[in-house]
Amino acid sequence: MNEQFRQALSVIETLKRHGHEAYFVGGAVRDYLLQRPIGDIDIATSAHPQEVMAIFPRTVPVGIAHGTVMVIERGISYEVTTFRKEGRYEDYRRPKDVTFVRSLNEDLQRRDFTMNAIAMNEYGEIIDPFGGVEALKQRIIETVGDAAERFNEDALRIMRALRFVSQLGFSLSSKTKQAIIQYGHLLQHIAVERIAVEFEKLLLGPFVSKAIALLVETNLFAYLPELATKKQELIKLSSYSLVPVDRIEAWARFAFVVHFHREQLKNWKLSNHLIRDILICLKALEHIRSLTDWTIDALYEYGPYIPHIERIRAAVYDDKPSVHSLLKQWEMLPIRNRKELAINGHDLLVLFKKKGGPWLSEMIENIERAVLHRQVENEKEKLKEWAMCNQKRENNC
Ligand SMILES: Nc1ccn([C@@H]2O[C@H](COP(=O)(O)OP(=O)(O)OP(=O)(O)O)[C@@H](O)[C@H]2O)c(=O)n1
Ligand SMILES: [Mg+2]
Repeated sequence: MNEQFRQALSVIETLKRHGHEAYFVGGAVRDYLLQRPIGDIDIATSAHPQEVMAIFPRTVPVGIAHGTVMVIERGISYEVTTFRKEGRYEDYRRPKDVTFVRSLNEDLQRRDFTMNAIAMNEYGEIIDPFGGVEALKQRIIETVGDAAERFNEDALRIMRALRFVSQLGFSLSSKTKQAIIQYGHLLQHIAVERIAVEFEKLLLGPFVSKAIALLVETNLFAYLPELATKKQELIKLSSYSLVPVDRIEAWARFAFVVHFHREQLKNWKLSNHLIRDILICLKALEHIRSLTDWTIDALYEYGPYIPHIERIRAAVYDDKPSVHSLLKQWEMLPIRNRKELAINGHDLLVLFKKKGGPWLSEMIENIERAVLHRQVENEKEKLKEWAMCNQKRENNC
């Protein structure tokens, strides 16, 4: 057992002391067995939510209806979920109500994939009734029991299967793949926001090319927002080998290859902030195709985005990225942004004894360009002099 689990042991031990069963479950156990870094630790217990809340001093009822209580111990939060089987499913989304059960087995049985249906007790012993460990060994993603049932319970699991392909490089079992082909259309009932969360993880996985190829092979793309007509573009995307380093790069590369603009990104319900970042990269990629297109103006305009843009450019045009040298060139520019100008709007208002207006922003822009292209030094007195000359439109000053 590793340190993270050891820290979480007190939660399990406390539950047991109160006469309940409790186990580590879900992604943390899977990733631990794969020797990957583990994320949040989930705990499954026979205790009902009210009982969990009565036992621990610090809890947050994050999803009582689904049996989930967050327990905070020594500053770390754990999701503690009561053993349950899912209740009635409506519209292929997660159930509105759940039935609590008292056995671990029944709880594991309602989970999506065998590799996610493994439990671990406080001694580090593995409870694996559905062959999850073997699936991990074989690197296979396989639903627990009937695939059709699992996907009808929550169609988001279809997207989860593909994001696990991207994160782990595993293959789909043929049974699971067939069910994905057959039930892919159920994705239409799932909230775009939930799909986007999984899709982003897919875009960021080391095996993203494999996952995108599967998205095409299983025809799933046809049920994703704005992608129904983008088969060829997705095939192209699956041919690039580069793995994006962050979400901006992941989405920007995707958007560039499938020709998404603001409207399509909005329909994926991405945050305005993320959309802004993506659009900056897309704007740059429209005209920066080779290394020589990185002019001084381009370096200045896109500065903080240089790594994203350059890596995408290199991937798309089959070139070597020059991130390091471009960043160096950017750092060597006389200024990196307008705030670094040695003169500001107020200085100019005083200098020209005029009221503000369009002339002012035009003047600042001219000064900015002149400094950037080293026509004048970024020094207050010199800039004042230059501004006076510029205003008189004398070319020889
Ligand atoms: N639609 C879903 C979502 C989750 N689960 C179950 O709930 C666990 C925890 O879910 P979640 O944290 O969303 O996914 P993880 O598998 O833990 O993946 P990650 O490491 O990315 O959190 C999963 O392992 C799986 O057993 C499920 O059966 N069906
Ligand atoms: Mg998890």
